[in-house]
Amino acid sequence: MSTVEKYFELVDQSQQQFIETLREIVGIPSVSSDASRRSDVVRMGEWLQARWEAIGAVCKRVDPGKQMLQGQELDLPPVILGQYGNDPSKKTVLVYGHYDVQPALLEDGWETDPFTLVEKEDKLVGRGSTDDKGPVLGWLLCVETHKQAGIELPVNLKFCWEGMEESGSEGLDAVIVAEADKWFKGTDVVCISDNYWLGTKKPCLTHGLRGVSYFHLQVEGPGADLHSGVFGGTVHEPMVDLVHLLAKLVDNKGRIQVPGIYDQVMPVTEEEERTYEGLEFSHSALSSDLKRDIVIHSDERDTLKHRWRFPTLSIHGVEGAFYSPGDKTVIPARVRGKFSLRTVPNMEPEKVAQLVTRYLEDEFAKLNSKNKMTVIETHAGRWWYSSPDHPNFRAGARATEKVYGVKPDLTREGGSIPVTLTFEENLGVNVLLLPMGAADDGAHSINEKIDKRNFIQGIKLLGAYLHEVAETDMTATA
Ligand SMILES: C[C@H](N)C(=O)N[C@@H](Cc1c[nH]cn1)C(=O)O
Ligand SMILES: [Zn+2]
Ligand SMILES: [Zn+2]
Repeated sequence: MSTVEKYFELVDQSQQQFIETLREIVGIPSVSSDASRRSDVVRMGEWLQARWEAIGAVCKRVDPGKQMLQGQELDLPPVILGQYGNDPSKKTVLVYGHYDVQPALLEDGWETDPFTLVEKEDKLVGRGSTDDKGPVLGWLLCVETHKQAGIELPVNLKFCWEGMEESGSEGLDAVIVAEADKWFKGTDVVCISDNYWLGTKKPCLTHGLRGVSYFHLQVEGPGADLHSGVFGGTVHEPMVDLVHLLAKLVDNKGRIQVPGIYDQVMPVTEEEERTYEGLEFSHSALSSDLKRDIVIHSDERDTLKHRWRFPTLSIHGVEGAFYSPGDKTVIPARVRGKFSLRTVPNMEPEKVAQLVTRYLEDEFAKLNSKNKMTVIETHAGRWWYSSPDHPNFRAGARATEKVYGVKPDLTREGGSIPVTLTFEENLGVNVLLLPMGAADDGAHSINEKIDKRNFIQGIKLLGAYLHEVAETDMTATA
């Protein structure tokens, strides 16, 4: 039996124990966007540091500074840097993941408490199970299993766990820039497991991400909320102005209405056109995941292009507006609409912010409203695109074949992991995205889950990848 096969066997034998550990960390509600949960985010980072130190990793906790959140000044959660193994004859792989999660409330529609992992048939349901606690834990369990079984890890592993990814990775870029020639020195390749398969059956390797530019559009009117029976029709209502402006941003076919936005988008080449062939992706599977056929495009390629390589604009919510059950006849005094654009090659965040702000100011001026409007860009992360023709991707492909018995699809991702480009630029090495979860996992949604199969096979995949990297000449071109 080969070393990797022995590792696979041990992973299979440890399944229930691995699930229990995932249960423990899903139970830590590390929601980075909620000030009241900040101590839980920190606790989650400390949990990771303690567990890695227990197996001999050398860790360094970096506290990247402060932030203002919900009117409070808070310490940013720690970035946990670490190193396991320091053998100059081995390659060094840097892995990154995030230990914070999106908010989740039972009343959002969860069938069970979001922070209690529930085993439902073949699924592990709980906030963070797929994004990104499952994969982050996967790296730890991979190394723990090697250690327990006396299998030598074939590479040196460096890691970087952050607690602010779901809130724009505030503070992390500066840490990476500062540590590029220190803690991260000697890194040969980077691997990130924080995205999803295109479908539910076939694994993939990912070589592109969209960027994200997030905005708050604030409209302020009276000093306090008003009675609509007394003031309706006699004052400029902030919510009316806001709804009008939000409706001007995007049409119901998904076309962004901000002038100039599409001018920066790289045209589709013939070569790129061919990359959409033969992927595990169908509208019928997508509609079944969505529980309703609400897909805009009739061609599957168009859907993928609008997910991967065209910009999109989504409206997320309105702060300050009445949203509780019942019928409150109020005119809210100050409202904040929240929307974001997903950006693609060759869009520049500064230009996007400029175009969006100017357009909203022009549209607001047309309303002749006496309210005050402000556009605030709250965070911006850049897109990333890399050629998959690199030995790091070949190592990922061979590992996938070993675990799943199929060649992975090559995909891009509609979501954003802005730090990917920061690693690539500052460390000057190739970055591979190696997802663990499947398309129907419901990341950011209610009832987020990871299939037991993806979790367990995913832990094997991460280990198999490290073994493949060890045997791959990272300088060899195709
Ligand atoms: C793809 C990754 N797992 C993810 O969910 N990223 C977030 C990043 C983000 C940016 N602003 C807020 N969160 C995403 O794509 O929404
Ligand atoms: Zn994530
Ligand atoms: Zn996420």
